[in-house]
Amino acid sequence: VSAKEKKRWTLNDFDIGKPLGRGKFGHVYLAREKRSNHIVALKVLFKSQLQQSQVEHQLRREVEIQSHLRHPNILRLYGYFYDQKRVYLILEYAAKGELYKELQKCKYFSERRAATYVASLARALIYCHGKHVIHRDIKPENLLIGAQGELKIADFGWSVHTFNRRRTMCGTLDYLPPEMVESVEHDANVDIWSLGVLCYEFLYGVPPFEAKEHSDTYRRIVQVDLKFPPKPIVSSAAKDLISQMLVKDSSQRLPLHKLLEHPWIIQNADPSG
Ligand SMILES: O=C(O)Cn1ncc2ncnc(NCCc3cnc(NC(=O)Nc4cccc(Cl)c4)s3)c21
Repeated sequence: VSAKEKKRWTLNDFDIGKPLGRGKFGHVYLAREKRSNHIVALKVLFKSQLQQSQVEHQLRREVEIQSHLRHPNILRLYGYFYDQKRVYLILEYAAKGELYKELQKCKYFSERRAATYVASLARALIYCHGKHVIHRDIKPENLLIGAQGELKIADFGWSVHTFNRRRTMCGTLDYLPPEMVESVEHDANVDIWSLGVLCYEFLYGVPPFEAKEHSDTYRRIVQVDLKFPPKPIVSSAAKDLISQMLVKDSSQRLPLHKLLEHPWIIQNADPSG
């Protein structure tokens, strides 16, 4: 890491702007670093809440993991600092905001938009897996959109090698692959499953195993109870790709580099991502 990034930041280094969103652990603000006029997003986390939820080690690991990741489809974490009560994450600003809000607005995406997003996520995950990092929490809430409409994976709060971690956070079960729901050893192929769930939700507007009760979602996941509704009309190439990703045996899931050669991706994804 270059010397300049070793700098000790303080809140005085920033002009704070409008709130961008609020998460479970704190708020995110638009901010400008005074010396460089560089626009960033500043996530403010309360130490008390981090201690209560015993996630400090997770946060430290996220900062450690993120400091080594550089990819156009991964939101940069430039650094962090803290004061008496709070921890501040200095993040790349994603000017077009949260993907899940865009998905809610459009209900579902066109095949071209969905394929473009899936291809850029696959490239980001190939990069992460090459660095032995599994994200483990690929879902619309963790995806942001950059100024040029490009997708950015954010919030590596769950990316580690630990297995058998129960989902203590209030996160949704929808994206969990069978091996995580059954909490057995898992590997980077968990991200292929979640990307398949995401591709389905981009095209249909709902995740594939959604059910009223957690127990029903759980059962539908472990049974891979995959159904394609008649509406909206989705190409058989898209269904073929999803069916090759949502496979119970993680070793049989379509590898990410093969995904990038799939006809549906070749025909629909915008190469610029
Ligand atoms: O999304 C919004 O609310 C609004 N928004 N809009 C634009 C925009 N541009 C950049 N960032 C935004 N939001 C922050 C995204 C994050 C990135 N990395 C994170 N990491 C994290 O929260 N880690 C973490 C927290 C608590 C405990 C633990 Cl263990 C880990 S959050 C933006």
